[in-house]
Amino acid sequence: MHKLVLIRHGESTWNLENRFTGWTDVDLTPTGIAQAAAAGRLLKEGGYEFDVAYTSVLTRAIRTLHLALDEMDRLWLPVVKHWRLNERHYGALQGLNKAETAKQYGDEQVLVWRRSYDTPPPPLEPNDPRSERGDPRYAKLTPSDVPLTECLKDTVARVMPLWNESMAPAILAGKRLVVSAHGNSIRALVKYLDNISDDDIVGLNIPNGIPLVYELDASLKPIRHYYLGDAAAAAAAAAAVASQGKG
Ligand SMILES: O=C(O)[C@@H](CO)OP(=O)(O)O
Repeated sequence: MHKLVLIRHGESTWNLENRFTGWTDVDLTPTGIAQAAAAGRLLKEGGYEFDVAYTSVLTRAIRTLHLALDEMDRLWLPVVKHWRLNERHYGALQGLNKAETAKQYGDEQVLVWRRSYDTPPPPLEPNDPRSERGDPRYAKLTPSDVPLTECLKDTVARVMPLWNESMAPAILAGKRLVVSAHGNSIRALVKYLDNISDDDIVGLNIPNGIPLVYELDASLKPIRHYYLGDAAAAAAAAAAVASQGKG
């Protein structure tokens, strides 16, 4: 049996301000820092050991990983940082307040933009100052790999090559992985692992900073999954994420 641990980053400044974030590179709040350290403590108390860590190229996920590994005295672990684990790109919504957007366009429309499988938010213009196409961390990508918007289906499509070519082979080779990523890149992985339907994925929300453990069989099919720590608190935190898009 293999164990895979997924952690959504701790609360970010734009989570606190309830803004659509996507590929915008915001940092953790003091609460987010505490959540990340608490995640590390839960993993340490649970006796979890890892051989390699994966994260995105966004500061909030990288810092969450470092804070958690620091609690575990495992800052020395090898880390793979990859853009394919970045948050889903939120297009022209990046920077807007979620509740204000829901007041303007309606809760239903915002739910579609936030959670539908295949309807992307309106795209950024390529020359929009918010576009990440000029960001040096993406300089080696072809410009079309730097999205102007994404639906979850697009995020699944860009996460899966990393899973298939790097993460899954590492797990099959016996490596224990911890992944520090984002609400929607984790939803993409979970959708694939649990084979969740396009309709049911709308209801899945990932709380900040709580380790989500997947037990996988020899062919990487999930046996079961659970949040570490207080299950009721994890469920309440996921429900709070769901209601962030209400006007
Ligand atoms: O803004 C975002 O990028 C994500 C994660 O914070 O939000 P949502 O839960 O609305 O997909």
